[in-house]
Amino acid sequence: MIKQIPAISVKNFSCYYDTQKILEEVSIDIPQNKIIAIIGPSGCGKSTFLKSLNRMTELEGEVRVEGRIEFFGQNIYERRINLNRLRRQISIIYPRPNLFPMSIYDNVAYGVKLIGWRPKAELDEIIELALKSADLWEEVKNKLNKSALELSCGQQQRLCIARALAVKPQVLLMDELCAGLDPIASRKIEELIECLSSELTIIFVSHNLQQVYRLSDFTASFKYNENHIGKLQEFASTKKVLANAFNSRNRDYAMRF
Ligand SMILES: Nc1ncnc2c1ncn2[C@@H]1O[C@H](COP(=O)(O)OP(=O)(O)OP(=O)(O)O)[C@@H](O)[C@H]1O
Repeated sequence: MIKQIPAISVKNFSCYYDTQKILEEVSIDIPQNKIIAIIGPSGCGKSTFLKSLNRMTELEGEVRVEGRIEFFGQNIYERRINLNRLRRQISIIYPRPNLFPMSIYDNVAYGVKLIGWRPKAELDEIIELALKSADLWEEVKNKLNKSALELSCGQQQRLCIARALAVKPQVLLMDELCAGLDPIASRKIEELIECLSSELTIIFVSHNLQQVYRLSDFTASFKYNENHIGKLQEFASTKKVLANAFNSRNRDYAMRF
């Protein structure tokens, strides 16, 4: 059997905001087309790790890194990397919908238009496909020109996913999956993620261990040390990581979620 190369390979990666070390020596190979959960106590660096995977951290502060993160073999921290392209290929969805105050159509079209001009019919097709893939088309097809901000919170979150999908990412990063959504809206997002994983690698941060169990193939469990620096504790199949988190030796750890 031919061994697939990982979608993302993290090698001895450390990250600092200013002089403060946030993450230390993280190494993980993230397989293609799988769903990966990131868990750990508050403040252990889960979001920082997620945002390091497409260099979003650099929009939030003075960042220094050590080690490498390779995306299909290329080090994303190389100087010549095209950051716009990287963030299209590895796209991030934030915990709260961050839509533009524009129409539903224009929100999805936004990133596509940045890449280059396309005939209207082609753009329409891309928008429809992205909205279908985000399981939103039926709900919005008759009001594409209405403001995106009129949608419910769950619909807005699926619109953010459609906007990301429109530029054909290979990896989707999701911070605090379903934060603030009711159980029905959350379930819809979970079903959507399951569907998308046949074509994409999906990495999400969650504090909800039942959701992690239901949804993910692998789990990266982070912890922090006595100096409050985040470290990878374990990366393995979700079943194995959650079993470890709940066994008596680690009950104290599991209680911290
Ligand atoms: N932009 C930033 N500038 C400086 N420090 C930051 C910045 N963002 C996060 N940190 C620090 O990095 C550490 C890890 O934060 P991060 O948000 O990654 O943790 P987390 O595990 O995702 O937490 P939570 O589960 O509470 O969301 C914290 O000590 C936080 O204060």
